[in-house]
Amino acid sequence: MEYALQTINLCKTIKEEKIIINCDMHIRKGEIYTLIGPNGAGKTTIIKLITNLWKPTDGAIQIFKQPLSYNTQLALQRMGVIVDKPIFYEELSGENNLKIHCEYMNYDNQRSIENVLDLFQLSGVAQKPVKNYSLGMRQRLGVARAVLTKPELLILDEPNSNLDSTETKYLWDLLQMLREELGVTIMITSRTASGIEDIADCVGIINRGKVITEVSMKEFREKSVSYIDVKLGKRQCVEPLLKDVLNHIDHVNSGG
Ligand SMILES: Nc1ncnc2c1ncn2[C@@H]1O[C@H](COP(=O)(O)OP(=O)(O)OP(=O)(O)O)[C@@H](O)[C@H]1O
Repeated sequence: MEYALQTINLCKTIKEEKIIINCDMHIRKGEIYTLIGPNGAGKTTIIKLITNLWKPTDGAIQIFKQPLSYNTQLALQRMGVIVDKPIFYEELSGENNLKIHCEYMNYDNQRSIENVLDLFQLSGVAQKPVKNYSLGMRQRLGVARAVLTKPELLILDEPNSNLDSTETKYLWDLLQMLREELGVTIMITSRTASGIEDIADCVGIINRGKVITEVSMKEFREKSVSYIDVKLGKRQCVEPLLKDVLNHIDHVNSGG
């Protein structure tokens, strides 16, 4: 199996608190993978580890079969990322923010800037300072910046937050187009299952720093999920906390 991204036994401890615990994640080349988990589950932390903002306490990350540590710069150049909420130079225009990103990534392509502004329906406000943008516009600019350099692996932390249902549908269509036409592999995070059914090929479920299971979207819809709670030492059904996340699952999976 060819993975665009794989984490092996990934762990992160901060001040003796285990934030990420033995996380094994497998994202196939060309798929759209959604990591679903409630508040504080560890989604953003995993993205920070994958994008080298934080170092793992233990375990490994492979990007297109190469350890992230082997040639980190090259691996990062192959990625487009939103970590947490996108941060911009507020006084600068949307277009200038994209230009600065191009310079930082050593990617000289004015045409690409115009394309993404157009694609994300920001051409009309491209010269306005970002401080005047609505939350939805900021979110779209964040995704536009992430796809600007034509990454092979797109990692988007809750990309539909602050978008209404029409904007979300538009974004999902764009992501699907990127996957289908350019073969981009996409990982997105979400706090809930609702809204991702239309886009995900595969779902990873994370809770309390542990990836409980990875299933295809089809399985996610059809099967229930249970997991072994290491602390309790027994099989648990999905927690009440995850109920809304897993609202497609209605009975306990006896296997595994
Ligand atoms: N810098 C930090 N120092 C200590 N603990 C942290 C730090 N950053 C995050 N955490 C803790 O790590 C855990 C996971 O946080 P993380 O932000 O990764 O969760 P999340 O799934 O992205 O949540 P959300 O959906 O709210 O963004 C939380 O318990 C959080 O309090």
